[in-house]
Order: sequence, then structure tokens, then C-alpha cells
Amino acid sequence: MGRLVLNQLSRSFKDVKAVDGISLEVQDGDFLVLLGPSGCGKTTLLRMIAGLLEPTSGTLELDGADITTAPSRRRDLAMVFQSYALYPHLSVAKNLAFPLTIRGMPRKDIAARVAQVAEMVEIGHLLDRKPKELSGGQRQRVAVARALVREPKAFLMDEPLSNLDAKLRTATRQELAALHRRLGATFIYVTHDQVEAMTMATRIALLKDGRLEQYGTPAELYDAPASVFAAGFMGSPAMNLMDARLASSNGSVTVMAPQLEAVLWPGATPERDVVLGIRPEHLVLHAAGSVAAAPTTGAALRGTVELTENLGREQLIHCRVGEHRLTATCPREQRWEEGAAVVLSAPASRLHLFDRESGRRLEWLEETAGLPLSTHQNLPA
Ligand SMILES: Nc1ncnc2c1ncn2[C@@H]1O[C@H](COP(=O)(O)OP(=O)(O)OP(=O)(O)O)[C@@H](O)[C@H]1O
Repeated sequence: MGRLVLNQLSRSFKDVKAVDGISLEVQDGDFLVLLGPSGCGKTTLLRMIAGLLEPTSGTLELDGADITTAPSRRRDLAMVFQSYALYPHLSVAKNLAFPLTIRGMPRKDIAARVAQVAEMVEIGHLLDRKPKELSGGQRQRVAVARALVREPKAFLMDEPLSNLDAKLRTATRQELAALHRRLGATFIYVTHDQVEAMTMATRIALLKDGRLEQYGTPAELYDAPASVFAAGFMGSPAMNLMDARLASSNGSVTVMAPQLEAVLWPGATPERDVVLGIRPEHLVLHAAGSVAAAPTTGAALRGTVELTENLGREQLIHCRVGEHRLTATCPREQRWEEGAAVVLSAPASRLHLFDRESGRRLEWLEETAGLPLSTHQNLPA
């Protein structure tokens, strides 16, 4: 079991609120990624969970027991350090045996446990090797195995892939995700890399300035970002964001900005300032003049091609639209000359709207089309 409940957990350092009232539940078997930019409080939060740092306020529960002030060694949580934390002069088998030896476990029990764990993590064939004779991914597995021998309720990891090169990172990421599935254990993993979060997490806690910006599955964060910050943080190339105004026009709810017209649905709405978001993969390029300037539904943006970038599999087309620069992804077969006048279109269902003042997502349901848009409720105040 490894069900963890954080309740209004906070930690300050003098006047810096490193973690500010975070509440969330981690279910047994979840792969939780704590994600956010540098300084947002990820490591501070992980260290409080590990028992290496005391919270200023709030509580922490593990499988129903309050562990807020429990010392680290009593928490049944294993911190998995980066690969260099393995003892270089000891074989893999001795590295695994070490935590059990210092606990005074009888030798034959140690041997049995090491063999059992080595089989679970598929490193049985590596037991006689020294860490320097292993690949990065294998070292990572040994580090997890060494934590596993103690039968922890959850594994905690702080940027474990940060010192690996790009290729090894990808391979090790896949290994970790597979290992998590095989073990079915709870993983809590810190990273600022949204690709790691998207590919490995079952749940992502996106942090900003010590607060929880959004908590959900990778698909939820990508498909329905709760704020302008979440929209800009998830996805590469990033979501296009531009200031616009929600208004009613000719019996329809529309979004207006210079060089932009977007029709959402028939009806009327109170006017408000919004931020419009469109992911690059949802923009389709047309030669200006080849499509109607005003769409019946969806968005149309008039602009000029500024730069094209060949990514190998596809290309990025950067366009100037009024004062904004928008990016669209498109197949490489399409030829777009720099300076060409274009219309970028996107269906209404692919448009994200955020309240300009609060930065929060505006939600609507198809069946309430025509009613005023309301602010997304899932975001903590
Ligand atoms: N021991 C400390 N003393 C004072 N301030 C601290 C201490 N530890 C962290 N902080 C501050 O708390 C905030 C959160 O730091 P933390 O290390 O948790 O962020 P992070 O999201 O893990 O960043 P990074 O990705 O750069 O590691 C930062 O403003 C940091 O400067």
C-alpha cells in the first residue's frame, strides 16, 4: 500500500513561502509527477514527504496514519538517488544487500531477498558487475532495486535523469515507466521536464510559486489546461496565446482581436477580456484568398509566414498575426514561402479561453451554448 494524503502542506524559509498550502491525494500505485519551473517548490515538497524537512503547517498521511512529524526512517518511503549514489567499489549484489546488512538481517535471508528483487527488476544477470560496468538505464534499475529491498510503500525520486544525455534519458524514461507498471508501487517523481511528466505520470501536480496550479492526468492537463500558466507550460512547441475579447456579434458568441475572428456558437454573451489559446497542431494553414475570411464556426486568423523550421518529421510555420507570432505544425510536403499571406484556421472545439484577469480557464458545455461562460472550478483559489 502507498496512499498518501497531503493536507494544506506548507513550508516557509524566512519570508519565502516555498510550498504554500498544497492539498492532494496520491492513490496507491500512482506515478505522481511534481512538475513546475525552477524554484516552484517541487524539491521542498518531496523533502517534506520524505521526512527530510519539517512542514511549517499542514499534515501528511500515509495509508491513514499521520506521519507529519515521523522521522524519515519510520516512513517506509524510499528516496531513490541518482545513479552515482551506488557504491562504485561494490558489486550490484553487494549494493543491494547493503541496506539489509546494516539492519542486521541474517545472511541467508539477505541472499534470498536480493535474488527476489533482482528478478523483479530484471537485473539477475548483472549481480556480479560493478556500477561502472552498467548502462545508465541499468544503473537506474539497480538504484530502484536497492530501494526495493526495504519494501517501501512508495519510491521518491528527485530529477533522477537530469545528468543523462538526451538519448539515455529517453531510454531510461521508458525503463522507469515499465518498472512502475511491473511493480505497481507508488512513485513520486520531481522534474521540470514536461515531456518526462507527460510520458511517465499517471497524475501530474503542476506547481507555480509554491501553489498547486493543476492536478490531473497528463491528458487532462494537456487537453484542458486550468490556467494560462498550465496552457503555456504543457506542450512543445507551446500553445499559441493571444489577448482577445469575447463578445456577441450577428447573433453569435464570438472572439475578436486584430486579424482574428472566431465564431463559437449562436447566442449572446456579456463581453469580457480573454486570452485565446490554440495548440500549434490544431492550426491549419491556407493561402489567403482560398478560404472565406469569416468562418461560420471556428477561428480564422490572417497573417504572414515569417519563418519555416524543418523538424524532420514535420515542419513549424511561424506566422505574424497582428502583434503576435503564432506557430503552426504542418506536414513537410506543404510548401510555404516566407512572406506569404495566409489564413490560419482552427475548429471551435480546439479553442481554449481563459479569463484575462484571473488567468483561469473558461468552461462551457455544448448544451449550455449561448449561456455566459463560467470560470473553471477545479483551480484552487
Ligand atoms: N534551505 C532553504 N533556505 C532558503 N530558501 C530555500 C531553501 N530551500 C529552498 N528555498 C527556496 O524555496 C523555493 C522553492 O525551492 P525548491 O528547491 O523547492 O524549488 P524547485 O521547484 O525544486 O526548484 P529546482 O527545479 O530549481 O530544483 C525557492 O525560492 C528556493 O530559493
